[in-house]
Amino acid sequence: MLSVEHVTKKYGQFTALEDISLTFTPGVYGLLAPNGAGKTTLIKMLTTLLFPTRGQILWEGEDIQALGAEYRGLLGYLPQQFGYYPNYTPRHFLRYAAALQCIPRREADGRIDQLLETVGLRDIADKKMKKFSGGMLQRVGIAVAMLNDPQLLILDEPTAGLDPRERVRFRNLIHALSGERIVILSTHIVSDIETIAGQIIMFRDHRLYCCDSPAHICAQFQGQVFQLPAGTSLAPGQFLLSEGQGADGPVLRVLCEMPPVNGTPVTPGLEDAFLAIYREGQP
Ligand SMILES: Nc1ncnc2c1ncn2[C@@H]1O[C@H](COP(=O)(O)OP(=O)(O)OP(=O)(O)O)[C@@H](O)[C@H]1O
Repeated sequence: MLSVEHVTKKYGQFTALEDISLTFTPGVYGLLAPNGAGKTTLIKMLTTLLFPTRGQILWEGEDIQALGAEYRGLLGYLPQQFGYYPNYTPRHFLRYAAALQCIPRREADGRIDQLLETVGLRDIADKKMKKFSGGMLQRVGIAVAMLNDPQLLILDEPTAGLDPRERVRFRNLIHALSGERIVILSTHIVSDIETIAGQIIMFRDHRLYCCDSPAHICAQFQGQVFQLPAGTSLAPGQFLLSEGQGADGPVLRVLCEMPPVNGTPVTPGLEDAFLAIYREGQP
């Protein structure tokens, strides 16, 4: 179990995160918040790249800084910018990463074969990475993060720059890898975690806003989301969530407490909830 206890992180006078407490048990957690909300800051603290200004982070009750290499040995981490050598092949690069982690060659080779299969790179395992797409590289990165069969897998904005097909493939992969481990992934793209994260963590105003299931987060807006014909003028108290295409033409999705005239109630999705939670003017 990983526990974040009353953690505050300041950069000089600026408070990036304030009094965050969270408990992680095996399962997939999505850190979902707009740019600059503090996702990377939390991830860097969870991976011991940054220290909390106040509070502590515990693995099985022990401070992760005190555990040091022992903690990092059970951690797999894919940073936002994954560094690789374009002239290496995935297999070569994984061997190199395994050597850095002091994994014996024979053990590493078996694990690498298995991982290349899991991430769908077996057929191109011996091709140089310089011509790989963003999705292929991301899969190499995930394989590197999985080399030590981590109990805790942390992925920082892993779907940035992927096309829709690669995103779906990525979601399936995370689902397959989750098993008995804790997986934490950050994103500001709702659809990337809507279907795979059991718990969604949101920050607002530098504090923890919620850590809850997608269904519960959406349920708080039940009865408050309506579809209106495009072009409808919004009344005070009605907040435009999004514009889109309905079955009979363009429509508006609107958040409001009182059902609007001409409004059709719709089931709120996570994107509606995200837009409602982060609407301008919210404290
Ligand atoms: N080294 C730093 N010095 C000063 N301020 C920083 C530093 N790193 C981050 N910040 C600020 O802290 C806040 C949180 O940044 P962070 O990178 O954690 O957000 P994020 O949610 O990961 O954003 P993004 O989605 O854009 O990566 C931002 O306002 C950012 O400008």
